[in-house]
Amino acid sequence: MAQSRLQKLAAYLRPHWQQVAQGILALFIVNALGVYIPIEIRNTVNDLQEILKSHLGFDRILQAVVLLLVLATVMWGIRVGSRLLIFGVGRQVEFDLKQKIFQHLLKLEPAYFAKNTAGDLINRATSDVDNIRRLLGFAVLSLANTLFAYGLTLPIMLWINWKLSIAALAVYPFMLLIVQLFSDKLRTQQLAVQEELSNLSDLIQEDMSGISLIKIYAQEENERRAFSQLNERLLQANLQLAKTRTTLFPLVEGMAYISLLVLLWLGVGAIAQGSITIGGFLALIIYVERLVFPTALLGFTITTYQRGEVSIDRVESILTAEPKINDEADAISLPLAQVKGKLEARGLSYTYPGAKTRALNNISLKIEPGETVAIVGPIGSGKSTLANALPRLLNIAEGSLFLDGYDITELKLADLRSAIAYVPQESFLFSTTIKNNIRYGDPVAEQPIVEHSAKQAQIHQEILYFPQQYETIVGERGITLSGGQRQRSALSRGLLVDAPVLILDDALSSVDNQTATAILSNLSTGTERKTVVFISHQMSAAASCDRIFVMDKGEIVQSGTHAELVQQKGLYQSLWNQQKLEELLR
Ligand SMILES: Nc1ncnc2c1ncn2[C@@H]1O[C@H](COP(=O)(O)OP(=O)(O)OP(=O)(O)O)[C@@H](O)[C@H]1O
Repeated sequence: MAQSRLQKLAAYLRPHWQQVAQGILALFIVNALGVYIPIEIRNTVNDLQEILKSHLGFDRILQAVVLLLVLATVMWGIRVGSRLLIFGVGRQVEFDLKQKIFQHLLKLEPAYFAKNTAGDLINRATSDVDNIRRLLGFAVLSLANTLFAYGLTLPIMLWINWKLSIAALAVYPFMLLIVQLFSDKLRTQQLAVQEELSNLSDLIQEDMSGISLIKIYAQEENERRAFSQLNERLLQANLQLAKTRTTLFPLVEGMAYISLLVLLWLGVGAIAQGSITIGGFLALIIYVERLVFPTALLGFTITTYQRGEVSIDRVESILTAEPKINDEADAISLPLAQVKGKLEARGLSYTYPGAKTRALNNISLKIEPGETVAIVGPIGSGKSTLANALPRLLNIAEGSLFLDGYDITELKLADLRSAIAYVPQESFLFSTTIKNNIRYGDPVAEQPIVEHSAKQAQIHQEILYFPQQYETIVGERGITLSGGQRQRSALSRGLLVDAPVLILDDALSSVDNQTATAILSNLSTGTERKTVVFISHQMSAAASCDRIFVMDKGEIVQSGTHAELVQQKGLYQSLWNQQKLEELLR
């Protein structure tokens, strides 16, 4: 797993390898200069001793000071450049990952979004991607830095005085060991923080969507309490993490000072014995100091890696989620112009993942092109499930549903879905103009086409009363439409794409019976008739359809025209009588 995470990181970096290589080269130059500067200081200090003894001129010192200034400035400039390059790669990877996640989410079926909450997905696409960005920028920078710092500095230190160097650096492996000891704890604590953050995002998202419900049921206090509990858990998780980190970092720092003390203590004796010059000793102090940062950085990289590891897994779990509904390699193409609109189910069954009973049980039916059929039945009888199965929003078995004689699991998904306009129970509107909402399926549709479908859905007149008519923004950032207006806007959207098959899943429930019947009869007149599947509890509108299928407990229990069904003893008759009675009592 660890290796595969590293492979993942390498894969994220691959497209930007040139920038990574330039950054690493710059770091190499910085480190080479960092090794050369103390040598120059050593020589200068040793020269200074000679100069002081012989009272010679200070020109040599002046030259060295100017040289050191120039070198330090160049080193600073290149260091800034290397950071910009390497941190820039982190930003690029962040951009790539966000693109990939969004593209992949679009490929996944609705069932995936029922399993994974929006808050959690948003969190993965933002804070987890952010962790990976930090990990990459930081890890590349610090690994290269540590490698070059040790690779170039250590040989010189050993050359100056190997005994002193080893004694001074003896503490450094313990520094890494301590970081290692803390790393597991840091990892679980980081995971806990991320989970608490997801829970909190979920609650905010849900409460903001259901704000009216909270107010109607006067549940503000309960929601406030639930939020404060989750927030408290997040705080505790963050505090635990901070505690571990704040214990670790001073420990690392303290060990660096121990190393310096060891060097000072042993160094004085070495100078007295003459085994090292003052210049050499000074250079060693600078080198030991120089190695504190890369060593500590390596320690921090380990912890950043722990944090990033969790995030890599969380992001990868989205990217590796296999879309369950997609095109087969040899998917059949069915151009829109050729679609007649004949629908057929042959022994169609469907069980929701985790459910004990079938939502659809051995359904067989045939709907001819241009027919308007109604599907009625009690609550939970499987009507919406059937509606969702037709455009393959559910993962149904092959050989059970057919469009124009083609098994829909063998058709190209894009072709199947452009042949079927589906208006779902929940009429979702985007926060944009009413015009853009209506032409969502064909964003370049001209105004007359938009108006035509609005007229068919009987919403045109009302839109003319909106503040900016068709340009009025609706939804979260605009005006609020009534339930009936939302439904008819969603219906215009379904009608605009002019698909040969139209499925209305309780899509006119907020529209009165008369208007619903008028809309339906408008759809079933004209030369190019659509196949309409009208799922509804509105019995009088359903009665106007060519044929009616009656569903109960996932099965089709009756079918025929209204005139036939209303005569038969059975579910249809009782549903019809029940509604008539309700109308009388109203
Ligand atoms: N996502 C789901 N996961 C599990 N079970 C589900 C899911 N959606 C629906 N069901 C179950 O499948 C059965 C059929 O539901 P469906 O929504 O198709 O009924 P319906 O006839 O459209 O009901 P209504 O008239 O209330 O819209 C019900 O028992 C329902 O609880």
